[in-house]
Amino acid sequence: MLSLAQLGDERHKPNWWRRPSSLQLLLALMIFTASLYFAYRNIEQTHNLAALRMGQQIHTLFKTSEEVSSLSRSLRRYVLKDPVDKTTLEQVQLSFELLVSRYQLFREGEANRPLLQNEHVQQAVEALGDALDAIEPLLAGLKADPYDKRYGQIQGLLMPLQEQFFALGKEITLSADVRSEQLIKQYSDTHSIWAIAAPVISGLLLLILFFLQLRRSARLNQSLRAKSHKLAHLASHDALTALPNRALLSDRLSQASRNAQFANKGFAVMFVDLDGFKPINDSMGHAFGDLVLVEVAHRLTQQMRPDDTLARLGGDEFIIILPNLDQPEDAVALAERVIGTTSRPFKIGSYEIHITASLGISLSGPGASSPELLIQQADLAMRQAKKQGRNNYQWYTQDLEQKVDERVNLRIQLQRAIENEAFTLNYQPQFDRQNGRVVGYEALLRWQHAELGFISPLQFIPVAENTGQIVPLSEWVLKTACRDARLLLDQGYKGTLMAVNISGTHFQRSNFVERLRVILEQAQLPPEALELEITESVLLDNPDKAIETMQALKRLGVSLAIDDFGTGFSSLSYLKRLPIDRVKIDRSFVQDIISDQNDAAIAKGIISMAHHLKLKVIAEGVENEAQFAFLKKNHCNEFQGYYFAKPMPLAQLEDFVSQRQTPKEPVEALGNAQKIPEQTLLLLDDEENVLRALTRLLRREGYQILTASNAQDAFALLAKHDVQVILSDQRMPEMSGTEFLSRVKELYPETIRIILSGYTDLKSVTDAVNRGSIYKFLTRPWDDGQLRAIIAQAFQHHRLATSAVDENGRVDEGDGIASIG
Ligand SMILES: Nc1nc2c(ncn2[C@@H]2O[C@@H]3COP(=O)(O)O[C@H]4[C@@H](O)[C@H](n5cnc6c(=O)[nH]c(N)nc65)O[C@@H]4COP(=O)(O)O[C@H]3[C@H]2O)c(=O)[nH]1
Repeated sequence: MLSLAQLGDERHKPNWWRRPSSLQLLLALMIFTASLYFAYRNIEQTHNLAALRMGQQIHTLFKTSEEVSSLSRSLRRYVLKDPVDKTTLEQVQLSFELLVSRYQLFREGEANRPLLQNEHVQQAVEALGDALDAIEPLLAGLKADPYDKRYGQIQGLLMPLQEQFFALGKEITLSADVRSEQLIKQYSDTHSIWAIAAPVISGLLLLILFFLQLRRSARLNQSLRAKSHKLAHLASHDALTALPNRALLSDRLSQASRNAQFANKGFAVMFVDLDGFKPINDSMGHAFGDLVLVEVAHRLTQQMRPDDTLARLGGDEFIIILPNLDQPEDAVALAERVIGTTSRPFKIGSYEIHITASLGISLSGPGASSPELLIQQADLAMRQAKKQGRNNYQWYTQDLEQKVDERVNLRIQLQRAIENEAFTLNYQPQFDRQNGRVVGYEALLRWQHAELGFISPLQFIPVAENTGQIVPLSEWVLKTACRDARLLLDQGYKGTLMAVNISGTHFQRSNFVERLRVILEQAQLPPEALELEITESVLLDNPDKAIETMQALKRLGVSLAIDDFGTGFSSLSYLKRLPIDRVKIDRSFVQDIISDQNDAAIAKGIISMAHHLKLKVIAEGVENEAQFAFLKKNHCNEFQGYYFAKPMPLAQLEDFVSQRQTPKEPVEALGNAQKIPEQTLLLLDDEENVLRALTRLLRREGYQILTASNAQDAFALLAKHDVQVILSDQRMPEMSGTEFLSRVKELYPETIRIILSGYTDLKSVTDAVNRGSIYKFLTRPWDDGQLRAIIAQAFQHHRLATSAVDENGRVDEGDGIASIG
């Protein structure tokens, strides 16, 4: 792909040799015309020179003939003693000398050399030489007497010479004429060819040049247009997904706002943020993350209506504008489609990944709505959607705005409180399963604001984490908790751990371990007395670095616990690499542990996995005996919760620990001290008189009989007691008997479950039987004897089944036969 910079370079690169300008074209034309002109002049001058040379030669020949004739005339005048034209012998001698000079010119002169190439001329010149040699002595003795025979001899020599040279002159003149005619003809032919060819060729050349020029400018224009189009696209679109970017989005928003005002219709802005994208990007690499984003963009585009705009803000954030909205429900429909399409698995290469989306929606008001404000509001709503558990959408409300204001205010108050050290610490004891002793205390921050009253850490810790205020705050907690732990040690409470919550931001500080070492030293607290509770979130950004820090902490000697276990991404592969000592089951799983089979399964899974990794498990938020009993039954090692003790100030903790060092209630009494009869029967019916009647009927059978008038109580009894047989009414207000027994089957699969119903809902009965949830189905009114027998049979069945589990390692689920009493 072409970058903006590259495009700029391309545009400004001087590429003149490939793209001639008009000036170059003109220059080429001038050079071409000039060369044509010079060629023409050259031919003409050569022709002139040749003509000149030819003229000179003809002149020499005629001149020689003339000089021979002149000698002959002066000889005649001398011998005839011409009275008009008196001629002396000296004058004759002079004419003779002239002729001699001419002869020498023939012989030695450069100009005559071409003439001598003519054979006839050569012969004539030789004859001249011979004649001159013969004449010279004759001339010396010549008398002015026409009868001097020397006169006759000289004239006899001269006459043929004169004719010979004259004839030669004529011959050369003739041949020169022919030659010059030929030359003129040749020249004029060439000239006329050139006269036509030159303009034609130059015209053609010009045309070609012009055509090339045109083609190049057309190409240049085309490529410039394409590049400027590309530039405009790049400036307004996201390079990765090709969706409109922030700049174009702002344009479209303004347009939507104008249209809305004009058409008197509303429009919505939707802020889409992917859930769980960051870990994918971090663990699989950015190139992989980019592929996911491209696929998300593609899927979202498919959900858009023709007028909608989908833009990418950056990262995993997208904005959707829904113009001309008839009703807010239209936005809801799209939001649901976006959530639906995003939650489908993404197949990228050989990987299948799962992500979801959280959406915030804001609606334009009746008047003009500022586009930026709408985005901010949608963003706020999106954050709310994240808080609500992700994978959902939220509308922007005034309420949310108020919450934001409150957060800003909280941040200011928090800063003042940090500066004034306006916090205190409460400590919540933790108990051991075996002996009920206090094994540790969790330090919990308390902020009693002078005007705002008590502010929960659940409110201010997230704000402090966002603003970075958590670091000084967390250091204060560490210092105070270490100081108080030292005090407790000094008072003789040994073998207990001070557990301090450490936020991810603080933990990830590069000097965290060093600072902790200093704090421990200052407090003179042995590192073994301190435990740091960290959450799985510290592993998210850089797991290797986090593990390195944990190892450094272990080398320092402090203990490590994973807090809120099960709520994060709980990567088992990491868990086994972590140098930790304890796993804390989150309160959210404990809350419904006795009745929610999923929570129960998670808690049991955590305990079993931790034990395999030789880690201790502590359950937090234990609020009642049933939860405690359930967890205890499932081998949880330690407990913390209101059921045992609430968080308390240090002074109160000292009293509490001193009393609890010899534990009695609740741990001991609930645990080992309780004698559980072998056969326990649980009766569940919302009618008290039925419960009483059944109790009366069965009390002599030797069973421990537990009764509950609602499902919740029944679950609590099941958690606390070892129940083998359950007899439940079918028709109850909050939950049907078959539903209740189905849940019991998941929680306590080894129990034998019987329904006693006043009516027959065949479908629910057959379903329950088929799922293996019930052992027998009895109808009312019952037959006393038969009921007793069936209960006895159920206990016997349980015994057989549990012994089968012991031997074969699995549970016998009952025969599934429904018997109507
Ligand atoms: N409903 C119920 N609640 C119980 C029960 N037993 C204990 N709790 C509460 O559960 C929270 C346990 O702490 P957490 O899970 O670490 O959760 C803590 C922890 O994440 C954070 N936090 C508290 N103090 C600090 C601190 O010093 N530093 C950091 N970073 N976080 C802290 O604030 C959260 C809430 O603290 P708290 O309000 O003190 O709430 C405490 C405690 O008072 C119970 O049986 N039922």
